Amino acid sequence: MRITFIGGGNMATAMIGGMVARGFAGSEVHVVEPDAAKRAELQTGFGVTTSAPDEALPASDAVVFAIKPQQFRTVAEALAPQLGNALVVSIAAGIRSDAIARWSGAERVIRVMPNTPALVQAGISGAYAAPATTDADRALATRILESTGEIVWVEAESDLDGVTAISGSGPAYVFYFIESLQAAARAQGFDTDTARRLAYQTFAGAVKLAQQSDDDAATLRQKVTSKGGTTERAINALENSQVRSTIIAAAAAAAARSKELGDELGRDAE
Ligand SMILES: NC(=O)C1=CN([C@@H]2O[C@H](COP(=O)(O)OP(=O)(O)OC[C@H]3O[C@@H](n4cnc5c(N)ncnc54)[C@H](O)[C@@H]3O)[C@@H](O)[C@H]2O)C=CC1
Ligand SMILES: O=C(O)[C@@H]1CCC=N1
Repeated sequence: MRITFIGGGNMATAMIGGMVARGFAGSEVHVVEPDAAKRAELQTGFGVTTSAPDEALPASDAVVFAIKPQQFRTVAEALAPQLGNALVVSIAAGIRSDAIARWSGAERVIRVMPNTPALVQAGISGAYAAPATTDADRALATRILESTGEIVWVEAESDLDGVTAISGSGPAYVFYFIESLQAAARAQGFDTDTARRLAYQTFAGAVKLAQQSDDDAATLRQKVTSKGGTTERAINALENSQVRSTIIAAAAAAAARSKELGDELGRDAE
């Protein structure tokens, strides 16, 4: 088995970390990456093999494109003659399977939207399999993605825009909330370390409780909120500032950007 990543940046590193922790041998994973320092880190960190983009691609069962959407076409067209019969997997935001097939010359394409908690096997990926893929292709993609966390298969490719907006970009929203809670703790006079502990454990504890509880998030929130108490004041401040509708609008903006990337970058240049 060989899985070759094209691009060894943030998201590829997170996926490779999950894969190697969950049963892929380092020798089964190859990474093509122009940055020598990143290649060295991937080799020592995960025991994978690496090469620079101007070297020949090793024969691979699957080739995972983990480069920026803006680079996709140039890199895919350059690699097309070397892809052989490999399944092509893309994690690039927005770039649609028909464009991927056209540029890479591969018909069997699976598009995936992972997220960075993959590094600690706590990711969730949305995946779409183009019609030409086989059961074996989907099984291989499932094996890769299951080693990084959960998978949601979507029937309509356009649903990946929504997945991107919620779970692809979502860790950044969560980190933004944690940053804000830490800043609030600092504003209450706590030192950096205490502020961090208060914010992180509150977040971790609340998520664990929500995952293990039969109550939904709204009920759990109500259980914290005593009538006339402190939480009520805070939640009122959030509602008055329309934080809920802002979060919904933020995710809609991300989904629109995902669609726009596909529209902008998916066309073949004249
Ligand atoms: N970072 C994230 O949370 C997520 C990112 N993605 C998608 O993953 C893709 C990569 O994003 P990141 O890892 O965040 O970006 P990144 O910038 O960290 O990684 C891209 C890597 O590609 C390398 N590269 C540049 N030219 C290359 C070439 N010709 N051949 C091989 N590698 C080349 C760069 O040196 C860099 O290490 C994007 O398309 C993004 O939409 C998808 C889900 C989540
Ligand atoms: O921000 C981005 O475009 C990528 C896709 C999802 C997360 N990061």
